[in-house]
Amino acid sequence: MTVSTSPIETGDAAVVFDGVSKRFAASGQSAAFTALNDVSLTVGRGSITGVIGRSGAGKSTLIRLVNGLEKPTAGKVLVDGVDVGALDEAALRELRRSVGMIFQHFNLLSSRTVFGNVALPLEIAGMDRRAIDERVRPLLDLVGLADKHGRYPAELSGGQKQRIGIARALATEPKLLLSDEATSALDPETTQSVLELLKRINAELGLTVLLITHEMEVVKAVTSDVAVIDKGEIVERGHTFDVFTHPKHETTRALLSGLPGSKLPEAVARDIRPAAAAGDRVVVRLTFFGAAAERPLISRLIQSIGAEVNIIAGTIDEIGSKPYGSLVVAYGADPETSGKADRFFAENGLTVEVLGYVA
Ligand SMILES: Nc1ncnc2c1ncn2[C@@H]1O[C@H](COP(=O)(O)OP(=O)(O)OP(=O)(O)O)[C@@H](O)[C@H]1O
Repeated sequence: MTVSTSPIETGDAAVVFDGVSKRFAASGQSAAFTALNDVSLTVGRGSITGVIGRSGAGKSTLIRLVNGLEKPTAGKVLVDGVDVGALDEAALRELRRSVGMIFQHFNLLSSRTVFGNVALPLEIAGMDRRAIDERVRPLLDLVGLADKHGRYPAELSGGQKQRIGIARALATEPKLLLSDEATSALDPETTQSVLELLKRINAELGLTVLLITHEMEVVKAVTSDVAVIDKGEIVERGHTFDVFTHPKHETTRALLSGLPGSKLPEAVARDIRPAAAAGDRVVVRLTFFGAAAERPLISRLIQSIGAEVNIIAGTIDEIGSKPYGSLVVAYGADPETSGKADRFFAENGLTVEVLGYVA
């Protein structure tokens, strides 16, 4: 590879964003715009790392820096220690063979068969027919489309098209796979099956996956690590389980509140208020995991506070394959009852968030 500097040792990191900013210059009617501002982030080797943010937050710009489709205006992006911004065109072409990418709208060639689409990057790389055949067939097996090898994209479902996209991205045996909203055009069921495939590929091939999405469901289902991006800045990052169970930034909380099971029933959401009046009940969300999830919490809470507890909403779920539960309950907001409840929560290691008060 033609590089202007020697690779830098980045240890367990497959990708490092080091103080990266990206400013688009003014052109025509549009003013200059800072899409990314001083982003520092590492993507662990072998991890599935998610970057989540709202539309316009800078996700696509961030991922395009990794395969050199954009160049940073400040800072560096290192892939396996190589400074992508310093590569010339020939070196970039080589880098892109070791970095696969999948897209929201699949980007398949309609004039080529399933086999032809997956074979394309190998043909471009100058591989001979027999070697291409030997590489492509097991990939079609891996993504469950061996029987469709002679079909054209128009004859396939969205989920099948994305499976071809994945097989094509894997054809050059990359170490890193970039996923740009790869499930955003798919229905929820198909999304889950494509995400399962990504998880299997990550586990079986040891491939690092960096995915960008605006859906917390996607982050929850597959990632081990997550970063939250807002207006071009990383506002929170960590292991997915920790970020989901102890969100710190308001953007993270807002994104999490869209998850099914996180919403309050409408009647409660309508009547809830931020301050308590005499005789009110306090509404709290309890989050529990590990040993706490196995205990009969509510009956013990009722015993401890010696008062009624209403269950308002509840969900048991998995984040990155770890079970956790979330329960919204209400009980007397008077100091004595609340004090006993707070002691009970502390003794049992429960995370508590006060949502408000109801009559
Ligand atoms: N080539 C460009 N020139 C000028 N501005 C750009 C360019 N590309 C992106 N931007 C701006 O940078 C901001 C971030 O865009 P980006 O596409 O990275 O966001 P995103 O989080 O991926 O959003 P979406 O999910 O809607 O694609 C947007 O305000 C966009 O208008």
